Amino acid sequence: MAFLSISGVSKRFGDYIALEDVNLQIRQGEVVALIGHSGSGKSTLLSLVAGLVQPTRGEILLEGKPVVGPGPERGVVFQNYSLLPWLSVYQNVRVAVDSVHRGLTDAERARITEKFLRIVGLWEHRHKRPGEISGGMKQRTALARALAINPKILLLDEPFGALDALTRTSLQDELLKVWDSTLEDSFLRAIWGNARKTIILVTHDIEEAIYLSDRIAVMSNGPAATIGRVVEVPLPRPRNRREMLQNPAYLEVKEELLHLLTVVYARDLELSHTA
Ligand SMILES: Nc1ncnc2c1ncn2[C@@H]1O[C@H](COP(=O)(O)OP(=O)(O)OP(=O)(O)O)[C@@H](O)[C@H]1O
Repeated sequence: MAFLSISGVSKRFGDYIALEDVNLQIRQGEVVALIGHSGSGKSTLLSLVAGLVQPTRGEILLEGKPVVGPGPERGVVFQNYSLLPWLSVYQNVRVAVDSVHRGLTDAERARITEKFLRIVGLWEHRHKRPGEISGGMKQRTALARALAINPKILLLDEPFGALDALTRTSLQDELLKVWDSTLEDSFLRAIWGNARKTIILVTHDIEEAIYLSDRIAVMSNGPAATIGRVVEVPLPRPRNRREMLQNPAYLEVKEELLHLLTVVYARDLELSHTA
């Protein structure tokens, strides 16, 4: 049985068919990237798995159970960050930690909150409110919150999109560490165990998709978009960015993805100008 099973899923908004017959089976511990042109339904698919919207047809099962709404076993980072504006950065993470880790002591919950705020580099800014921080910092707060609740599956919609290149690469590496449960923190290892997380991530960055993922699902263009092709990433883990860039397998996967995006699922941008 797949850990996450998306079967025959379609989504309509009024008369507009955003997604049509999407099928994808994901194993526990797998990292899957969704790529595709703007409007191809990537965020919609992630929202369906998050339980924020319901499919018009088809079924989504997580560990065999239908997804009918949001739940703490799914950590989400969406593009609007959904931070509570009246709470500090610290409190935004802490409130989520408190609501999920009820069996832990106050000190343990404080420790988890601090751990993840440090991972995303926001410990120094923990007293600020969302209105007082940049878009990239909001994104990092949302990521800290999603990681700190120890979800079984992480659903990340362009989680590094608003970040500068250096922060972006360092957070990609932190995400891989959390995914691999190679946290050097023995306290977290003791309470969370060693199970690898399952991650679905939307990105527009092909290098990021290859670096992070086991498989990359390429969406066709809408209306009635679907997963057009799933590309395997045959690179060993743990991955090293510099080595990856010189690995012929990386170049092959990159060529295939570029071909899919620019030829097979090309956008007819010129046509709209000449019509
Ligand atoms: N709530 C909604 N009501 C009506 N249409 C919607 C709604 N949400 C999404 N859509 C439409 O569904 C299609 C897919 O949108 P979606 O945001 O999932 O695409 P995307 O691939 O994530 O795009 P981008 O890369 O630009 O973020 C678009 O045509 C969009 O206008």
